[in-house]
Amino acid sequence: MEKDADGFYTPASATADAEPSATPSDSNAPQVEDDKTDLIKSTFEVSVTLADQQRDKDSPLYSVKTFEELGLHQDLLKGIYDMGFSKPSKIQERALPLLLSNPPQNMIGQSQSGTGKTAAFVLTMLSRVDFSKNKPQAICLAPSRELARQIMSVVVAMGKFTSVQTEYAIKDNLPKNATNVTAQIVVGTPGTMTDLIRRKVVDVSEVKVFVLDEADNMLDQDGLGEQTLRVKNMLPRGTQVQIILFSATFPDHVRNFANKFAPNANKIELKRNELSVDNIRQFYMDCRNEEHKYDVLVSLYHLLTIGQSIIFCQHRHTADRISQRMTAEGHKVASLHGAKDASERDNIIDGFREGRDKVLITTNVIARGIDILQVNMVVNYDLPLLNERPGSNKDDARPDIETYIHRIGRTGRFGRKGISVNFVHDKRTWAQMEQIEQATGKQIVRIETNDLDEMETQMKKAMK
Ligand SMILES: Nc1ncnc2c1ncn2[C@@H]1O[C@H](COP(=O)(O)OP(=O)(O)OP(=O)(O)O)[C@@H](O)[C@H]1O
Repeated sequence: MEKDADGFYTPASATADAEPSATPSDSNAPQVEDDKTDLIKSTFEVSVTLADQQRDKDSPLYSVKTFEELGLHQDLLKGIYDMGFSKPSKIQERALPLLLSNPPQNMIGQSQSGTGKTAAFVLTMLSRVDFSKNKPQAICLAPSRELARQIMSVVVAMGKFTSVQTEYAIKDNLPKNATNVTAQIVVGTPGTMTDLIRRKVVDVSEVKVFVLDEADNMLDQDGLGEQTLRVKNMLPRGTQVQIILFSATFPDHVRNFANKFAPNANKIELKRNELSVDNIRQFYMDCRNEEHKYDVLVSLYHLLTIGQSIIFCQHRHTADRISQRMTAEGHKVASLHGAKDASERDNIIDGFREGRDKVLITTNVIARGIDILQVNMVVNYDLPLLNERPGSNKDDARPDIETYIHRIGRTGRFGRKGISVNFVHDKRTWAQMEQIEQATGKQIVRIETNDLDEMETQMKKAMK
């Protein structure tokens, strides 16, 4: 395996091995002019620039190749073009030949947030399953029901011209007495998936593809690692299951486990200073204390609603408290966290996705993967912190760099502009923000809290 000029690892033989499954054709290609910078005039005050996402050679979205060259099945090509994709992004261009080659090989793939990882693994699942067999053949796990539902929407959209059948493995979705899932692709969260496999509702004997989205989170022993391993241990042994791990981040402590979990995998890796995209401008605001954070947030309300925005808090009770207070003061905001019940969570995220709500106050539950193109602002009301160990000194709390990268990645999707704003209010949060700045290698610029006009000007400039 060799590292190429860009620092990516690619086995020399892998691309050559790719076996086309359909005759290439361009008859379905959409009438999109790729070379033009595409300015989508938004109905909001600020226009969202769709800088031709794939033009800049250094951009993670750049690609010279076409989907045809990947030798995908006609029905899948149709699905891709129907979604408005004209060319593969860089991660898709690099990962797809490896993912689709035969015999199937494992993959550990890393690429910045919003660069199209989902399409890469969804296409792999769709091209490997046999639609004439009514049994699960590909399973995909994600850390939240919101993300599982979003992945499923991509499976359904991309598989629109196939006869694929799908099923969820998320809480409260299947009736208690459900038996025997016949869908070929099952997407869910690890707890429910384990339960359904154990109860033989999901028969995994024919599974050939196992995908972990947000894989570093799914494998982290402090998080979902144990449950994810349980699912893997129930998959058929002896036969080859292709294991696919994708994330924007793979911290060192998870990388070793990932290598064991997906042995002999092809790897696409990012360098430390490439972890986040440059189209997200990062700011911070000096607040005097906790109460002042609330006042500053309220003063930002107008800006928050120019497009859509997500406010991240460390705890559920903070999300509840500030959303109740803002609502009582006449502002329209929604709040979402893991303590709400399943149907309420679905309604809230759907309302936000459809633009009925413009401001979503939440916790880390949707820090990862959620793809809502209109989100042009993320506020870290509380900076993300690593889990505090019992008895540890609060002042020593370290920032959670990975969660930070994922949180700000909810904006700036696929080359769009976005801004993130961190609230700092004391020495400790200051120090934490400095650590984030150092770790990501990206500048975080100060914005005045007491000069609203200047603040608005700066922010609008960043969004243009
Ligand atoms: N080839 C393509 N052409 C145009 N748009 C694309 C293409 N591939 C993906 N997209 C769009 O880019 C957006 C981001 O893709 P996706 O959600 O897969 O990102 P991601 O890399 O999984 O991000 P995250 O790390 O945050 O999970 C989506 O809206 C998707 O529809």
